Order: sequence, then C-alpha cells, then structure tokens
Amino acid sequence: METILVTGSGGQLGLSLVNLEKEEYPQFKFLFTNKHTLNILDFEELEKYIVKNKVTLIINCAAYTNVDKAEDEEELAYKINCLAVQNIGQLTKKHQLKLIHISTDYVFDGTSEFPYKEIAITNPQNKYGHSKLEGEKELLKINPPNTLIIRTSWLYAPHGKNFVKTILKLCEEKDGISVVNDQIGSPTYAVDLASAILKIIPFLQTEGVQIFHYANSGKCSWYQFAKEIIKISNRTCKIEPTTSQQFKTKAKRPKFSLLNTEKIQQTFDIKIPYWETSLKKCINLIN
Ligand SMILES: NC(=O)C1=CN([C@@H]2O[C@H](COP(=O)(O)OP(=O)(O)OC[C@H]3O[C@@H](n4cnc5c(N)ncnc54)[C@H](OP(=O)(O)O)[C@@H]3O)[C@@H](O)[C@H]2O)C=CC1
Ligand SMILES: Cc1cn([C@H]2C[C@H](O)[C@@H](COP(=O)(O)OP(=O)(O)O[C@H]3O[C@@H](C)C(=O)[C@@H](O)[C@H]3O)O2)c(=O)[nH]c1=O
Repeated sequence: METILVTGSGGQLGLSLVNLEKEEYPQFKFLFTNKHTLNILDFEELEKYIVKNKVTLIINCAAYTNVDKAEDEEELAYKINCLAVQNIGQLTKKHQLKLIHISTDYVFDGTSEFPYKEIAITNPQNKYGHSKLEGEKELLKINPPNTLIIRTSWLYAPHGKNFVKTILKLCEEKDGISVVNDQIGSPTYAVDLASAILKIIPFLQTEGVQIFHYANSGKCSWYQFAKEIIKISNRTCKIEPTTSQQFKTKAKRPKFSLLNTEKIQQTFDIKIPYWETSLKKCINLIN
C-alpha cells in the first residue's frame, strides 16, 4: 500500500484530493499536510516527517500561486516554487520515494500556434512562471526515479482562490465586468486533475523525471470562460471583452498557453473531460 504525503492540502488541488480520498480510494493511505503542519521549506522537518510516517510517495500540491504578487515577492515565490521543490526532490531520491510534482502552463511564452507539447521550449513571461520553471529544472537536475512533473493550466475548484469564484464575486458587486479576450488556454477542474493523479499512481514507474501535460479538453479565452461561468450559474451580470493592453496587470500572461495532453492520455489511458462539462459540475457544487 502506498503511504501518500500530500503537501499544501489546504489549496485547490490538495483539497480536491482530500475530498476524493473520502469517497473512493481505500487502497491508499493519505497524510494530508498544510504549511502549518509541514513546511516544505524546512528540509529537516520534511525528512523527519517522511521517515517517521514511512511515506512512500509525495504529491506536491504546495506552491506560491499569486501571479501578480510574485512580481513583488520574487524571493518568496522562488523559495516555495524552487528551493522547496529541491528539498522534495533530494528526499525523494535519498529515501527512494515516488513523486508527483505540479507545474504550470505559465512556463511558456505563449507565442506558439499549436498546443504546447512536453518537449516545447520554455520561456516564462513573469516571476511566478520563472519560479515554477526553476523548480522543474531542480527536479530534472536531481533526476529522482519514479518522478512526474505534471503541468496544468487555469486551475479552479469550488474552494480556494480562482477565476470562477472571482467572477461570481465580482458579479455580485458590479453590473458589468471587462475580461481579456486575447489570452487563450484551457480551464482545468482541480477535481479532474486530482482523479487523474490517483489513477496514474499504481502505474508510476520511470527511470528519472518525466514531464506530462494535463488540462481539460477544449480551449477558450478568459472572456469566454467568464461568459460560460455566468451562463451556467444563471447570473445576469454583463461581461465585456477587452484586451491585455487595456486590462493592466502587474504580471504579463502568455497569450496562448494551450497544453497538448496526448502523452498523458496515451501513457496512462486517461480520459480528459471537456472544460464546459467540468465547469458545470463545479458550479453545481458552488451553488
Ligand atoms: N492555480 C492555478 O491556476 C494553477 C496552479 N498550478 C499549479 O498547481 C499546483 C496546485 O495549485 P493550487 O492548488 O491552485 O494552489 P493553491 O495556491 O490553492 O494551494 C497551494 C497551497 O500551498 C500552501 N503552501 C504555501 N507555502 C507552503 C509551504 N512552505 N509549505 C507547505 N505548504 C505551503 C499554500 O498555503 P497558504 O495559502 O496558506 O500560503 C496553499 O494552501 C501548484 O503547483 C501550482 O503552481 C498550475 C497551473 C494553474
Ligand atoms: C478578475 C479578472 C481577470 N482578468 C484577466 C487578468 C488575467 O489576464 C486573466 C486571468 O486572471 P487571474 O489573475 O484570475 O488568473 P491568473 O492568476 O493569471 O491564473 C493563473 O494562475 C497561475 C497560478 C497559473 O499557474 C496559471 O495557469 C493561471 O491559472 O484574466 C480580467 O480581464 N478581468 C477580470 O475581471
């Protein structure tokens, strides 16, 4: 039986795993931790925890994810998204664990015309993306066996901080919202990603680190995403399209960050739902 340490389990993906565990996975023993019970920045604390609890696999859901704030908090983002990942990678190798680490579409610059494959050249456009890429590079350098990096995009869930909840909240406060129509990607339901991760675990066997992409099927702009959120939740708020040039943000985002998910689908026989289907499920839960 795998003893699975989930870090950052108060976040969107972490809580999705908490909720799935209750229903469906008696074959795994889960140890859910958050930054108060296990700080991944502390190597010794992490090692003690792993040894004491006989951890066999880590799912690293902990991260610094505030994209705009990372422009001012570069050092903190780097610590959590890179140095802590280095800790986890070293301990994975030393104690012969398995590891699933999560990364992001924001490692790409968005200039591609085709969905990004795992081997595509990275070139992050903001500090968050940089810190996540540095974390990936550390893992690739340590290269522990039985380790996956899963890049995902535009994550949302009924809980936590995400675009779906932001739009629903803004709609309660305003009659209309402007949303950028020139950034294309794929919204991904954290519960779908969590299910895919748990499906992959029994087949996780690699010589070193392997990168995979997971995002819900289909594509849209943030504007189209917002329109669908409003439609499904039967709100009346008006959504206006705007451009990245007009809607100023501290961090630059890629214009196109669609991920090619063929590799994960074929390797692990994963069926990926369309984003609209999963968005309905999420909004039903929020309502
Ligand atoms: N959110 C998104 O849109 C996307 C996310 N990703 C990646 O997916 C993964 C999961 O993201 P998501 O669930 O949205 O992230 P969240 O921000 O919802 O959760 C991350 C969790 O990590 C915790 N954390 C922060 N620092 C530490 C630490 N030192 N030790 C332990 N825990 C810590 C946070 O705690 P606290 O909040 O208290 O600081 C938070 O609970 C991340 O790797 C992220 O980069 C990839 C693409 C899209
Ligand atoms: C709330 C809002 C956002 N926007 C724009 C800003 C931005 O360009 C885009 C997305 O906004 P957000 O700031 O909510 O999303 P953002 O924080 O950029 O989301 C990213 O988070 C990190 C963690 C990831 O890894 C990425 O995959 C991605 O999900 O929409 C509007 O145009 N109008 C609005 O009212």
